[in-house]
Amino acid sequence: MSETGAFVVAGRSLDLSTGEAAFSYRLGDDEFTERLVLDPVLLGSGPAPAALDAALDLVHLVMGTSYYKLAAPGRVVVERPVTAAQLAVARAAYTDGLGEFAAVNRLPVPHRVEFDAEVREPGQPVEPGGRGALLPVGGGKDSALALVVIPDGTALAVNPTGAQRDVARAAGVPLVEVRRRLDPLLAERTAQGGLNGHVPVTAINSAIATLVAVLGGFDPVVFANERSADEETLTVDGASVNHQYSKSYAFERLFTAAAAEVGTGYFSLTRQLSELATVAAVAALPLRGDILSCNRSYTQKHMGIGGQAEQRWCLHCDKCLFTFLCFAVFLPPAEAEEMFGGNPLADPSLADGFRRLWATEKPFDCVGERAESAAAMAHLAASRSWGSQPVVRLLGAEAADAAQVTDATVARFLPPRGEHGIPARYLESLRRVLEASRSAVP
Ligand SMILES: CC(=O)N[C@H]1[C@@H](OP(=O)(O)OP(=O)(O)OC[C@H]2O[C@@H](n3ccc(=O)[nH]c3=O)[C@H](O)[C@@H]2O)O[C@H](CO)[C@@H](O)[C@@H]1O[C@H](C)C(=O)N[C@@H](C)C(=O)N[C@@H](CCC(=O)O)C(=O)O
Ligand SMILES: Nc1ncnc2c1ncn2[C@@H]1O[C@H](COP(=O)(O)OP(=O)(O)OP(=O)(O)O)[C@@H](O)[C@H]1O
Repeated sequence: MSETGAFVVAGRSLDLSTGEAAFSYRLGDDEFTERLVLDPVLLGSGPAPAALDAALDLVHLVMGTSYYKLAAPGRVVVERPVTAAQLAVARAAYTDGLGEFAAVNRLPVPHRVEFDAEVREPGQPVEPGGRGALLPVGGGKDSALALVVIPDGTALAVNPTGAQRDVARAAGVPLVEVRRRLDPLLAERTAQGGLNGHVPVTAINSAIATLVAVLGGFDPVVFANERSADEETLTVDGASVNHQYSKSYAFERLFTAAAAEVGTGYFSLTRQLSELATVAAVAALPLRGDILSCNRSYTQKHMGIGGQAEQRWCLHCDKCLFTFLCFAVFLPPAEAEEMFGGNPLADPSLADGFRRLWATEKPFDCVGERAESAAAMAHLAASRSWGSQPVVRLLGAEAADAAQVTDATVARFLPPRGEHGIPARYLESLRRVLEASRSAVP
């Protein structure tokens, strides 16, 4: 394997006495090492070495996207042998997972990457752990719903903030924490002109979750990635670019195969739900006051060292506007305003931001399907409680006219539909929670 001009996935280590894992990469003359600091509660058990190796390999492969993107050389050399399932995950993470990055940097889309890697057979099947479900939480509405549906699970926060701790505490679910330490050289090289852009962070969180599952004996790993994560953000020369690719069902299927080799199940509990269906359920829960979906409040700049900054809805970013719009469908203005600490539908200067939610080029953020955003706005325009709000008056008619909206109610977005990998018993628990919240549906 020639390393010239390639990104190299090099060495890695895990110290089970300190809980520190290190993952190294080479790009040109630079060497980068990203570190994980694992919760002490995960240390002390003796996981099957083959499963631990496979989980570390998965983390190592997908975490490399952050460093690869500095130059995006189109070739990746992997020093350790990998299984075909791991290689498929890595290919997806570096190609479609870096689709937004490629589009933003005006690189050819789709981004093509050649892998030099020795493919090995998977190890012997590994017995799943017996400590129940591991529920990665982002602090927002989707994973909050998962905590309610699976209350005997254990939550996982990667780079925990107050929002994730609050939501786990409010749900009464124990929380395991993992810290990621990006190599400081990454920021230095970015500042010096290295390429920058979005990385498939759900792929990274998924790999970290399988490592935690192996160490802690958890099974399955349950994400909360919604159906709208399958909708492309925009199309470039006929190719789809999806900000949320690593939350998509296509990626989930690839990752499920790799997680099985590690001895853990992996699926998304909310795969069949629209954002409106999730919000319909969460709006009816006391937990709604503890969630925070605003991505701006999760940046390292915002949180600072120690991650102690106060987090709140910024009420200006795409995700805040989208989330407020969905909750407005199920809450009267006073309750929505109390939950969010403000009302962006009262501010006409935000009309363009709302309109972008159903535009051909959606924002690069975690927002729902175009059709559900347009339907939600049209629904508000027809409602007595929200119809007179300035933004609703400006946009109601055009939302109803938007090509995708044939029915101005939100009802058609509420039933679960589409492919999924949810085992029957979890599907049944989800159905019960959704039914219990039905009274909140307008
Ligand atoms: C919090 C956030 O949304 N950050 C995005 C933002 O980055 P920003 O520079 O404003 O702040 P930081 O996140 O603190 O990043 C600082 C620099 O570090 C680089 N970096 C960060 C994390 C990482 O894993 N690798 C990295 O190389 C980053 O590029 C900065 O230079 O803009 C970035 C560029 O578009 C985004 O990539 C940042 O997104 C984070 C990786 C992130 O965690 N975002 C999630 C909140 C997010 O987007 N979730 C999606 C899931 C989509 C997916 O799975 O791909 C969602 O909500 O749907
Ligand atoms: N920092 C994190 N640590 C662990 N898991 C995470 C983290 N961020 C996101 N996740 C997982 O990835 C999924 C997708 O992230 P996303 O931000 O869309 O969801 P969320 O925070 O649950 O809801 P919202 O869309 O309202 O922000 C989450 O549902 C959760 O399972």
